[in-house]
Amino acid sequence: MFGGTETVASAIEWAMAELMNSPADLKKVQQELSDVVGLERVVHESDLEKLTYLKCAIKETLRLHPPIPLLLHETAVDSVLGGYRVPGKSRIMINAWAIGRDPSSWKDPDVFKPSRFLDEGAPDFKGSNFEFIPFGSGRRSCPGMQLGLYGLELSVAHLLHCFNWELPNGMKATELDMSDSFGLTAPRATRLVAVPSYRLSCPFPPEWKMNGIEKAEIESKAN
Ligand code: HEM
Repeated sequence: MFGGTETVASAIEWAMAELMNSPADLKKVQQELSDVVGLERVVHESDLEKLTYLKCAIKETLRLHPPIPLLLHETAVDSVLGGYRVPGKSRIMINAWAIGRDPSSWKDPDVFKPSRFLDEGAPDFKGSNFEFIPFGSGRRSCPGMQLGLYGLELSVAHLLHCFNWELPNGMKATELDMSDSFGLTAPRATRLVAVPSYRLSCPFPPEWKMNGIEKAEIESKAN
């Protein structure tokens, strides 16, 4: 469960933080949500395939912040890698974080730029583009990729479709701390705190009551 929940939670928080740190991209994602879904209903699963820019923003988040930054593997047979002999049964670590920011593969590697994934031939994370491996590659790659992506895309879509977000106490986007903390997973070093305001013209779905908070309570907090 750790692999399936912590990875998605970390990626949701990073996606929100990167978008709040890049207001022009945030605006594009929200405009796309307004155009594709409208403001009279919530996002449905079937909308996701039409949310191209949202998907680009998610990919860009996973490039900069792969939730599992180091992939731990073992070589099956003796191999030669970059001129070095690596004996079979060696433990190896693949640095997916550094690979996603390698300047020989990525232009402006440290810049959050979702539009790079609109380019024809842009790498995808299915495992055959070795410059972009947030889900690993090969036989031991992530079996939960589709479920993880679904949870990630739908959560971020709902958060940005239902609400506008502001940083607290007049904080500017440029003041956001964007450092990662490294471990088995790579969540943000400091928690993202943001203030929502309701954005839809339909009422908040009553079935979405969270932790006993009633619809009216959510709406009054949003106003
Ligand atoms: C955004 C979400 C996720 C990301 C980025 C992610 C990423 C990864 C990565 C990088 C690996 C290691 C691959 C390798 O060593 O080459 C992995 C393995 C794994 N993931 Fe995920 N994962 C995500 C969500 C999930 C979910 C939702 C589940 C299950 C419900 C899941 C189940 C697993 C399992 C069981 C493995 C071990 C596979 C093996 O060792 O053969 N993951 N994941």
